[in-house]
Amino acid sequence: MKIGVIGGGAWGTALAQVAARGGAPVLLWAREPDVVASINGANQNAAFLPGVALSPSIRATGSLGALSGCDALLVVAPAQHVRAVLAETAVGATPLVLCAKGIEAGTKLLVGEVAHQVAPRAPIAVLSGPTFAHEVAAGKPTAVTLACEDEDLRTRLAERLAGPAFRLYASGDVTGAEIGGAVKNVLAIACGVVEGAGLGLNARAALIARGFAEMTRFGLARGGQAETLTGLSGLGDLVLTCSSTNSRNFSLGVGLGQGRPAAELLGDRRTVAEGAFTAPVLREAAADAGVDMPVTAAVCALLEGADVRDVVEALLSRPMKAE
Ligand SMILES: NC(=O)C1=CN([C@@H]2O[C@H](COP(=O)(O)OP(=O)(O)OC[C@H]3O[C@@H](n4cnc5c(N)ncnc54)[C@H](O)[C@@H]3O)[C@@H](O)[C@H]2O)C=CC1
Ligand SMILES: O=C(CO)COP(=O)(O)O
Repeated sequence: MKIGVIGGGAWGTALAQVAARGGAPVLLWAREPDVVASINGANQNAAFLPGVALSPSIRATGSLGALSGCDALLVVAPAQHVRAVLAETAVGATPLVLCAKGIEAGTKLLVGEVAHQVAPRAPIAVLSGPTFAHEVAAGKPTAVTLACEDEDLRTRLAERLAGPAFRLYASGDVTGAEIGGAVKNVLAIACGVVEGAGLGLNARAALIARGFAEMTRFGLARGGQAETLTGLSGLGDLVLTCSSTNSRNFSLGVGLGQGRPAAELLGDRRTVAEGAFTAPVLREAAADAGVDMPVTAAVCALLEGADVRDVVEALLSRPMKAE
Protein backbone atom coordinates (compact mmCIF):
# COMPACT_ATOMS: atom_id res chain seq x y z
CA MET A 1 0.00 0.00 0.00
CA LYS A 2 1.75 3.18 -1.16
CA ILE A 3 1.02 6.00 1.24
CA GLY A 4 0.61 9.63 0.24
CA VAL A 5 0.51 12.40 2.83
CA ILE A 6 -1.33 15.67 2.28
CA GLY A 7 0.30 18.28 4.50
CA GLY A 8 3.93 18.92 5.33
CA GLY A 9 3.47 20.40 8.80
CA ALA A 10 4.81 18.73 11.94
CA TRP A 11 2.16 16.00 12.04
CA GLY A 12 2.14 15.17 8.33
CA THR A 13 5.91 14.86 8.43
CA ALA A 14 5.90 12.68 11.56
CA LEU A 15 3.27 10.40 10.01
CA ALA A 16 5.29 10.19 6.80
CA GLN A 17 8.19 9.02 8.94
CA VAL A 18 5.93 6.37 10.52
CA ALA A 19 4.74 5.20 7.10
CA ALA A 20 8.30 5.10 5.73
CA ARG A 21 9.41 2.49 8.25
CA GLY A 22 11.58 -0.16 6.64
CA GLY A 23 12.25 2.05 3.63
CA ALA A 24 8.68 1.98 2.28
CA PRO A 25 8.17 4.78 -0.25
CA VAL A 26 6.01 7.70 0.92
CA LEU A 27 5.03 10.74 -1.13
CA LEU A 28 4.32 13.88 0.88
CA TRP A 29 2.62 16.98 -0.52
CA ALA A 30 3.72 20.21 1.11
CA ARG A 31 2.36 23.64 0.35
CA GLU A 32 5.62 25.46 0.94
CA PRO A 33 8.39 25.14 -1.65
CA ASP A 34 11.03 25.45 1.11
CA VAL A 35 9.57 22.38 2.83
CA VAL A 36 9.63 20.37 -0.41
CA ALA A 37 13.25 21.43 -0.99
CA SER A 38 14.30 20.69 2.59
CA ILE A 39 12.81 17.17 2.53
CA ASN A 40 14.12 16.26 -0.93
CA GLY A 41 17.49 17.94 -0.50
CA ALA A 42 18.37 17.27 3.12
CA ASN A 43 15.89 14.67 4.42
CA GLN A 44 14.53 17.08 6.98
CA ASN A 45 11.63 19.47 7.47
CA ALA A 46 13.50 22.40 8.93
CA ALA A 47 10.40 24.62 9.02
CA PHE A 48 7.92 22.41 10.88
CA LEU A 49 9.78 19.45 12.41
CA PRO A 50 13.36 20.60 12.90
CA GLY A 51 16.04 18.28 14.24
CA VAL A 52 14.51 15.07 12.88
CA ALA A 53 16.45 13.00 10.33
CA LEU A 54 13.77 11.83 7.92
CA SER A 55 13.84 8.56 6.04
CA PRO A 56 15.25 9.00 2.52
CA SER A 57 12.26 7.00 1.26
CA ILE A 58 10.08 10.06 1.93
CA ARG A 59 9.87 12.18 -1.20
CA ALA A 60 8.10 15.54 -1.24
CA THR A 61 6.11 17.23 -3.98
CA GLY A 62 4.43 20.58 -4.43
CA SER A 63 1.85 19.07 -6.77
CA LEU A 64 -1.31 17.47 -5.40
CA GLY A 65 -1.72 15.80 -8.79
CA ALA A 66 1.41 13.74 -8.11
CA LEU A 67 -0.48 11.82 -5.38
CA SER A 68 -2.67 10.05 -7.92
CA GLY A 69 -0.70 6.80 -7.79
CA CYS A 70 -1.09 6.36 -4.02
CA ASP A 71 -3.18 3.56 -2.47
CA ALA A 72 -4.19 5.59 0.60
CA LEU A 73 -3.90 9.27 1.49
CA LEU A 74 -3.25 10.61 4.99
CA VAL A 75 -5.00 13.98 5.16
CA VAL A 76 -2.98 16.19 7.51
CA ALA A 77 -3.74 19.74 6.36
CA PRO A 78 -5.31 21.96 9.04
CA ALA A 79 -9.06 21.34 9.30
CA GLN A 80 -10.05 24.69 7.75
CA HIS A 81 -8.06 23.87 4.58
CA VAL A 82 -9.05 20.23 4.04
CA ARG A 83 -11.88 21.10 1.66
CA ALA A 84 -9.62 23.18 -0.60
CA VAL A 85 -6.76 20.69 -0.77
CA LEU A 86 -9.03 17.69 -1.38
CA ALA A 87 -10.82 19.60 -4.13
CA GLU A 88 -7.48 19.88 -5.94
CA THR A 89 -6.59 16.21 -5.45
CA ALA A 90 -7.78 13.43 -7.75
CA VAL A 91 -9.06 11.34 -4.84
CA GLY A 92 -11.54 9.10 -6.67
CA ALA A 93 -12.05 5.99 -4.56
CA THR A 94 -8.69 6.20 -2.76
CA PRO A 95 -9.12 5.68 1.00
CA LEU A 96 -8.64 8.84 3.06
CA VAL A 97 -7.19 8.68 6.56
CA LEU A 98 -8.16 11.94 8.25
CA CYS A 99 -5.63 13.19 10.77
CA ALA A 100 -6.63 16.85 11.22
CA LYS A 101 -8.53 17.85 14.36
CA GLY A 102 -11.23 20.43 13.95
CA ILE A 103 -14.66 21.49 12.73
CA GLU A 104 -15.09 23.49 9.53
CA ALA A 105 -16.14 27.11 10.08
CA GLY A 106 -19.35 28.09 8.32
CA THR A 107 -20.58 24.57 7.52
CA LYS A 108 -20.08 23.21 11.08
CA LEU A 109 -19.02 19.91 9.48
CA LEU A 110 -16.52 17.47 10.90
CA VAL A 111 -13.52 16.85 8.65
CA GLY A 112 -14.89 13.45 7.62
CA GLU A 113 -18.15 15.06 6.53
CA VAL A 114 -16.20 17.63 4.51
CA ALA A 115 -14.16 14.86 2.87
CA HIS A 116 -17.32 12.96 2.02
CA GLN A 117 -18.78 16.04 0.30
CA VAL A 118 -15.63 16.61 -1.76
CA ALA A 119 -14.74 12.98 -2.48
CA PRO A 120 -17.97 10.97 -2.11
CA ARG A 121 -16.48 7.70 -3.41
CA ALA A 122 -13.53 7.67 -0.99
CA PRO A 123 -13.75 5.41 2.07
CA ILE A 124 -13.02 7.36 5.26
CA ALA A 125 -10.86 6.50 8.26
CA VAL A 126 -9.80 8.69 11.18
CA LEU A 127 -6.47 8.46 12.97
CA SER A 128 -6.50 10.40 16.23
CA GLY A 129 -5.08 10.27 19.73
CA PRO A 130 -2.48 11.73 22.09
CA THR A 131 0.36 12.29 19.64
CA PHE A 132 2.86 15.10 19.89
CA ALA A 133 4.50 14.97 16.45
CA HIS A 134 8.09 15.28 17.65
CA GLU A 135 7.66 12.30 20.02
CA VAL A 136 6.19 10.13 17.27
CA ALA A 137 8.99 11.13 14.90
CA ALA A 138 11.52 10.22 17.60
CA GLY A 139 9.98 6.75 17.85
CA LYS A 140 8.65 7.23 21.40
CA PRO A 141 5.81 4.86 22.40
CA THR A 142 2.46 6.17 21.19
CA ALA A 143 -1.04 4.72 20.95
CA VAL A 144 -3.85 6.05 18.77
CA THR A 145 -7.39 5.27 17.69
CA LEU A 146 -7.87 4.16 14.08
CA ALA A 147 -11.56 4.48 13.32
CA CYS A 148 -13.14 3.16 10.14
CA GLU A 149 -16.51 1.55 9.51
CA ASP A 150 -15.05 -0.84 6.95
CA GLU A 151 -13.33 -3.52 9.03
CA ASP A 152 -11.32 -4.91 6.14
CA LEU A 153 -9.89 -1.51 5.18
CA ARG A 154 -9.21 -0.73 8.84
CA THR A 155 -7.19 -3.92 9.17
CA ARG A 156 -5.18 -3.19 6.02
CA LEU A 157 -4.45 0.36 7.17
CA ALA A 158 -3.52 -0.81 10.65
CA GLU A 159 -1.12 -3.42 9.26
CA ARG A 160 0.48 -0.77 7.05
CA LEU A 161 0.84 1.97 9.69
CA ALA A 162 1.40 0.16 13.01
CA GLY A 163 4.92 -0.25 14.32
CA PRO A 164 6.71 -1.42 17.45
CA ALA A 165 6.25 1.99 19.09
CA PHE A 166 3.13 3.08 17.20
CA ARG A 167 0.16 1.14 18.47
CA LEU A 168 -3.25 1.37 16.84
CA TYR A 169 -6.54 0.59 18.56
CA ALA A 170 -9.42 -0.22 16.23
CA SER A 171 -12.80 1.48 16.35
CA GLY A 172 -15.81 1.68 14.07
CA ASP A 173 -16.82 5.07 15.48
CA VAL A 174 -15.50 7.68 13.05
CA THR A 175 -17.67 10.48 14.47
CA GLY A 176 -16.64 9.88 18.08
CA ALA A 177 -12.95 9.79 17.14
CA GLU A 178 -13.25 13.07 15.26
CA ILE A 179 -15.17 14.87 17.99
CA GLY A 180 -12.65 14.00 20.69
CA GLY A 181 -9.78 15.51 18.71
CA ALA A 182 -11.69 18.62 17.70
CA VAL A 183 -13.09 19.46 21.14
CA LYS A 184 -9.94 18.75 23.15
CA ASN A 185 -8.11 21.54 21.31
CA VAL A 186 -10.62 24.09 22.63
CA LEU A 187 -10.39 22.67 26.15
CA ALA A 188 -6.59 22.77 25.96
CA ILE A 189 -6.79 26.52 25.37
CA ALA A 190 -8.90 26.78 28.55
CA CYS A 191 -6.34 24.79 30.54
CA GLY A 192 -3.59 27.03 29.23
CA VAL A 193 -5.54 30.05 30.43
CA VAL A 194 -5.65 28.54 33.92
CA GLU A 195 -1.86 28.16 33.80
CA GLY A 196 -1.25 31.63 32.37
CA ALA A 197 -3.52 33.31 34.89
CA GLY A 198 -1.96 31.36 37.78
CA LEU A 199 -5.27 29.82 38.87
CA GLY A 200 -3.67 26.62 40.15
CA LEU A 201 -3.71 22.89 39.62
CA ASN A 202 -7.08 22.30 41.29
CA ALA A 203 -8.68 24.56 38.72
CA ARG A 204 -6.93 22.76 35.89
CA ALA A 205 -8.12 19.34 37.10
CA ALA A 206 -11.65 20.71 37.46
CA LEU A 207 -11.52 22.06 33.90
CA ILE A 208 -10.30 18.76 32.49
CA ALA A 209 -13.14 16.89 34.23
CA ARG A 210 -15.86 19.42 33.40
CA GLY A 211 -14.43 19.88 29.91
CA PHE A 212 -14.63 16.16 29.38
CA ALA A 213 -18.30 16.30 30.45
CA GLU A 214 -18.80 18.92 27.71
CA MET A 215 -17.00 16.80 25.14
CA THR A 216 -19.15 13.81 26.08
CA ARG A 217 -22.44 15.73 25.90
CA PHE A 218 -21.58 17.09 22.48
CA GLY A 219 -20.11 13.83 21.21
CA LEU A 220 -23.17 11.81 22.19
CA ALA A 221 -25.50 14.43 20.70
CA ARG A 222 -23.65 14.17 17.38
CA GLY A 223 -23.83 10.36 17.37
CA GLY A 224 -20.41 9.45 18.81
CA GLN A 225 -20.04 6.58 21.26
CA ALA A 226 -19.16 6.99 24.94
CA GLU A 227 -16.35 4.42 24.81
CA THR A 228 -14.65 6.34 22.00
CA LEU A 229 -14.83 9.56 23.99
CA THR A 230 -13.23 7.90 27.03
CA GLY A 231 -10.56 6.38 24.79
CA LEU A 232 -7.31 7.59 23.24
CA SER A 233 -8.87 10.04 20.78
CA GLY A 234 -10.99 11.68 23.47
CA LEU A 235 -9.92 11.61 27.09
CA GLY A 236 -6.40 10.42 26.19
CA ASP A 237 -5.72 13.39 23.93
CA LEU A 238 -7.46 15.77 26.33
CA VAL A 239 -5.10 14.80 29.15
CA LEU A 240 -2.02 15.17 26.93
CA THR A 241 -2.94 18.51 25.46
CA CYS A 242 -4.18 20.01 28.71
CA SER A 243 -0.95 19.40 30.54
CA SER A 244 1.95 20.60 28.43
CA THR A 245 3.28 23.72 26.78
CA ASN A 246 4.36 21.41 23.96
CA SER A 247 0.74 21.86 22.87
CA ARG A 248 0.21 24.89 20.64
CA ASN A 249 -3.37 25.17 21.91
CA PHE A 250 -2.32 25.06 25.57
CA SER A 251 0.41 27.65 24.85
CA LEU A 252 -2.10 29.93 23.16
CA GLY A 253 -4.22 29.68 26.31
CA VAL A 254 -1.22 30.53 28.51
CA GLY A 255 -0.81 33.76 26.55
CA LEU A 256 -4.51 34.59 26.84
CA GLY A 257 -4.36 33.87 30.57
CA GLN A 258 -1.50 36.34 30.86
CA GLY A 259 -3.78 38.95 29.35
CA ARG A 260 -2.19 39.10 25.90
CA PRO A 261 -4.60 39.79 23.01
CA ALA A 262 -5.61 36.85 20.81
CA ALA A 263 -4.78 38.79 17.63
CA GLU A 264 -1.20 39.27 18.81
CA LEU A 265 -0.86 35.61 19.82
CA LEU A 266 -2.30 34.31 16.55
CA GLY A 267 -0.70 36.88 14.26
CA ASP A 268 2.05 35.77 11.90
CA ARG A 269 2.45 32.30 13.38
CA ARG A 270 3.42 29.59 10.92
CA THR A 271 2.09 26.71 13.02
CA VAL A 272 -1.57 26.05 13.68
CA ALA A 273 -3.55 26.23 16.96
CA GLU A 274 -6.70 24.50 15.72
CA GLY A 275 -8.74 25.26 18.84
CA ALA A 276 -8.84 28.96 17.99
CA PHE A 277 -10.70 28.16 14.76
CA THR A 278 -12.83 25.36 16.19
CA ALA A 279 -14.03 27.24 19.31
CA PRO A 280 -16.53 29.62 17.63
CA VAL A 281 -17.95 26.97 15.30
CA LEU A 282 -18.16 24.47 18.16
CA ARG A 283 -20.16 27.03 20.16
CA GLU A 284 -22.59 27.32 17.22
CA ALA A 285 -22.77 23.56 16.68
CA ALA A 286 -23.43 23.03 20.39
CA ALA A 287 -26.26 25.57 20.32
CA ASP A 288 -27.76 23.76 17.31
CA ALA A 289 -27.59 20.48 19.20
CA GLY A 290 -29.01 22.02 22.39
CA VAL A 291 -25.84 21.15 24.31
CA ASP A 292 -24.50 23.34 27.11
CA MET A 293 -20.74 24.00 26.68
CA PRO A 294 -19.73 26.70 29.18
CA VAL A 295 -15.97 26.11 28.93
CA THR A 296 -16.12 26.41 25.15
CA ALA A 297 -18.15 29.61 25.49
CA ALA A 298 -15.53 30.97 27.90
CA VAL A 299 -12.73 30.23 25.42
CA CYS A 300 -14.71 32.02 22.69
CA ALA A 301 -15.15 35.06 24.94
CA LEU A 302 -11.41 35.20 25.63
CA LEU A 303 -10.57 34.88 21.94
CA GLU A 304 -13.00 37.75 21.32
CA GLY A 305 -11.13 39.93 23.80
CA ALA A 306 -12.97 39.49 27.11
CA ASP A 307 -11.03 40.05 30.32
CA VAL A 308 -9.72 36.87 31.95
CA ARG A 309 -11.00 37.80 35.42
CA ASP A 310 -14.50 38.51 34.11
CA VAL A 311 -14.62 35.21 32.23
CA VAL A 312 -13.41 33.18 35.22
CA GLU A 313 -15.87 34.95 37.52
CA ALA A 314 -18.73 34.24 35.11
CA LEU A 315 -17.79 30.54 34.98
CA LEU A 316 -17.55 30.24 38.76
CA SER A 317 -20.79 32.09 39.45
CA ARG A 318 -22.95 29.79 37.35
CA PRO A 319 -25.78 28.21 39.37
CA MET A 320 -24.85 25.05 41.29
CA LYS A 321 -25.83 21.91 39.45
CA ALA A 322 -25.67 18.15 39.75
CA GLU A 323 -22.47 16.57 38.51
N1 LIG B 1 1.56 18.72 15.56
C1 LIG B 1 1.02 17.71 16.23
O1 LIG B 1 1.63 17.21 17.18
C2 LIG B 1 -0.30 17.16 15.83
C3 LIG B 1 -1.15 17.83 14.94
N2 LIG B 1 -2.35 17.30 14.62
C4 LIG B 1 -3.25 17.96 13.68
O2 LIG B 1 -2.68 17.91 12.38
C5 LIG B 1 -3.15 19.02 11.61
C6 LIG B 1 -1.95 19.70 10.97
O3 LIG B 1 -1.15 20.22 12.01
P1 LIG B 1 0.43 20.27 11.97
O4 LIG B 1 0.98 19.24 11.09
O5 LIG B 1 0.88 20.29 13.37
O6 LIG B 1 0.69 21.70 11.28
P2 LIG B 1 1.84 22.73 11.62
O7 LIG B 1 1.36 23.69 12.63
O8 LIG B 1 3.12 22.04 11.89
O9 LIG B 1 2.01 23.48 10.23
C7 LIG B 1 0.98 24.25 9.67
C8 LIG B 1 0.50 23.54 8.43
O10 LIG B 1 -0.59 24.26 7.90
C9 LIG B 1 -0.45 24.26 6.49
N3 LIG B 1 -1.23 25.32 5.89
C10 LIG B 1 -1.22 26.64 6.20
N4 LIG B 1 -2.06 27.30 5.38
C11 LIG B 1 -2.59 26.38 4.53
C12 LIG B 1 -3.49 26.44 3.45
N5 LIG B 1 -4.04 27.59 3.05
N6 LIG B 1 -3.80 25.29 2.80
C13 LIG B 1 -3.26 24.12 3.19
N7 LIG B 1 -2.40 23.99 4.21
C14 LIG B 1 -2.06 25.11 4.86
C15 LIG B 1 1.03 24.43 6.30
O11 LIG B 1 1.39 24.08 4.99
C16 LIG B 1 1.56 23.45 7.34
O12 LIG B 1 1.59 22.15 6.82
C17 LIG B 1 -3.95 19.90 12.57
O13 LIG B 1 -5.31 19.63 12.42
C18 LIG B 1 -3.47 19.43 13.95
O14 LIG B 1 -4.47 19.60 14.94
C19 LIG B 1 -2.75 16.10 15.12
C20 LIG B 1 -1.97 15.40 15.97
C21 LIG B 1 -0.69 15.88 16.41
O1 LIG C 1 -3.09 17.13 18.79
C1 LIG C 1 -2.03 17.19 19.37
C2 LIG C 1 -1.56 16.14 20.26
O2 LIG C 1 -2.35 15.00 20.21
C3 LIG C 1 -1.19 18.40 19.24
O3 LIG C 1 -1.72 19.39 20.04
P1 LIG C 1 -1.50 20.92 19.66
O4 LIG C 1 -2.08 21.10 18.28
O5 LIG C 1 -2.21 21.69 20.72
O6 LIG C 1 -0.03 21.17 19.67
